[in-house]
Amino acid sequence: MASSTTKPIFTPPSTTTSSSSSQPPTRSSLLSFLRNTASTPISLKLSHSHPSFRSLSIKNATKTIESAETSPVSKVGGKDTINSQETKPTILVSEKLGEAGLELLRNFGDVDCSYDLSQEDLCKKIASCDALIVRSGTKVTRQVFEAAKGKLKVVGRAGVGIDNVDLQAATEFGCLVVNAPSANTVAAAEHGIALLASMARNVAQADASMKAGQWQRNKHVGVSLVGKTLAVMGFGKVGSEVARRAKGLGMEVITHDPYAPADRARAIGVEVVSFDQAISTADFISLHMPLTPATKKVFNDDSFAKVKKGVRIINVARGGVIDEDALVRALDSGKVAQAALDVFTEEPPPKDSKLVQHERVTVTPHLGASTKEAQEGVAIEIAEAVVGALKGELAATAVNAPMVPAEILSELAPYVVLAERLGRLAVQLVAGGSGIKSAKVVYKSARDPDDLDTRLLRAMITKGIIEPISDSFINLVNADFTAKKKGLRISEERVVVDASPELPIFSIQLQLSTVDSKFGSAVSGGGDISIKGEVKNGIPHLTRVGSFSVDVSLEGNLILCRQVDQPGMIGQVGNILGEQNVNVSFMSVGRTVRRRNAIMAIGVDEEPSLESLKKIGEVPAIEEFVFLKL
Ligand SMILES: NC(=O)c1ccc[n+]([C@@H]2O[C@H](COP(=O)([O-])OP(=O)(O)OC[C@H]3O[C@@H](n4cnc5c(N)ncnc54)[C@H](O)[C@@H]3O)[C@@H](O)[C@H]2O)c1
Ligand SMILES: O=C(O)[C@H](O)COP(=O)(O)O
Repeated sequence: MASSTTKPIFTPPSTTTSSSSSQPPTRSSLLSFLRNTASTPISLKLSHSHPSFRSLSIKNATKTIESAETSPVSKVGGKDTINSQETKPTILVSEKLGEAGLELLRNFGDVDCSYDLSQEDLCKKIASCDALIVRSGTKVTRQVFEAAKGKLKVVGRAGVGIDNVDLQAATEFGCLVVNAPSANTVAAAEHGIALLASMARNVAQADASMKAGQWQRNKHVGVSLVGKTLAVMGFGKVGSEVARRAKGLGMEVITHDPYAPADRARAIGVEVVSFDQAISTADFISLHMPLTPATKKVFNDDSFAKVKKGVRIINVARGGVIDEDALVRALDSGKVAQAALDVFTEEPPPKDSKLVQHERVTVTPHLGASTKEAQEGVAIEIAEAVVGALKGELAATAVNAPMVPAEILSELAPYVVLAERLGRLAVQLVAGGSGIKSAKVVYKSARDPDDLDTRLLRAMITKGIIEPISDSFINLVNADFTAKKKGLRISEERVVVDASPELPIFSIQLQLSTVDSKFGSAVSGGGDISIKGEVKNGIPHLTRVGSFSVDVSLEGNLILCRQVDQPGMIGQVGNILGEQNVNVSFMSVGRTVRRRNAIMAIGVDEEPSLESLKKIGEVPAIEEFVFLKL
């Protein structure tokens, strides 16, 4: 492949003055990323006539000019922006939330506490809401996301379990889901222990019989806990706290959790065993796994057949992990001696539920998280997460988006901008009618590839490629989903280079394969449209177009020209633009061979008129050019 040289030629004073666009991208420039929401999917096929696809090109002898339309390419910071100085976001709270959390929310937005809404009323209200906060009682279904019509940006689950939120639909609609995963852990664990002990000693049954005027000391003889084996099913936050407390009560504790590290369990004297081993050796089984397709009805006739006769079961996880009819059968047969249940498949369960009415079953109405302390904690945790998300920050408790720690985020900030701009540029270089099927991103970095989290960058490249040519809004939540849906395959390669390890990334190269380009010089030796960028002093720069090295900061708009390398070119083009009062912000020329082909990259603050672009195209030495909007 021919090598090229770079000669930065003209840097007008405007680049050195501190206009907002020439500042290094900051964390705030990333904030809008999560604000955008998805909309109608359209094909990725490029069309000359798409209104968002603004570019002009003159190619070789034909020098046809495609008309520039007026709609803005970038949707970031558009009408969906939430800025407390403009409009306050509306936050719907559909279930009771602790006062401290409500206070935090009220300081940020308009809070509508409407409890016990029917699904229909929720769907009506949601269209005007930016955020929705729920507990386990509200079903956030696909219809809710559809009814939101793209307005809903975040769903906050004030608690752990997100089985009442349709995550797939949330992701498709670009709606972030956050939860409050830790504030109610102890409350749930304490409730599990309360149920374990009260079940073993028939506290609820004895209480009910005394209130009915009876004194039945022989009927309510219980069983002891000390020395008994407790199987903790799911060794996560709640499960491990239950295990700790049960050890304190003198119980032998075993656990089954396919994903929990065994050394964490071993550290507190808990053995990790298989599912069958756990349920067949335990005297008590306490459930602490999430409800997922894999755990749904995992306690069924088959598993009850394997349990030790007389086992006692506690469930403060989710009702759906037990086949409730099978549990009734196991209780009736005596295989299961007792059950203590805080959660049910249907909540509230039907009044005539055999399970609830069973005399050897102790029930509570989903009270696991219901302590004053936990509710205040959860309310604050979710309010902070929702406000953060509405401000556009990446949430630490995001359920359907990658969590990017704040320090990584601020380090990646300028690269995030570079990634999106490369995407935007590359797609504008594609000839109308071509369909983009695959993009390859090559990150060069001095760091170990494992230390480079590129999810955010990939999402921004996707955003840059898709948004200019479709009506889709892309954010971190739906970027991968949208790319897949549009048939765009994005592959990534990390190349270790000898550069400063201080910088997370040395360069980002974007290649679009199997497409024609309206600017032939952007096609590399390998036949792909290929552009490359670097961050210099915090500013994203375009450093390569096809086989040509250039160096132009990626701000404002860009004109790329291929011309015969000869004196006077810069002056000619500069004059044409100057006559139209178009300010040139940066210029760079790259060439492969002296006095042959050269590429001129010209950054312009204003959008040149069609007339001036036409004049540029008429300069005899210019063989092709393209006007690109960032
Ligand atoms: N009753 C309540 O009010 C209440 C309160 C808090 C939490 N919960 C429920 O308790 C459960 C646990 O909450 P958490 O905060 O500990 O969650 P967590 O995510 O910290 O822990 C869940 C654990 O379950 C494990 N797991 C997943 N699939 C499993 C399987 N097939 N078998 C065994 N283990 C499996 C996971 O690896 C994880 O370690 C959730 O269902 C949550 O909704 C209920
Ligand atoms: O998953 C949870 O956090 C608990 O089930 C608590 O649910 P709740 O907020 O409806 O009490």
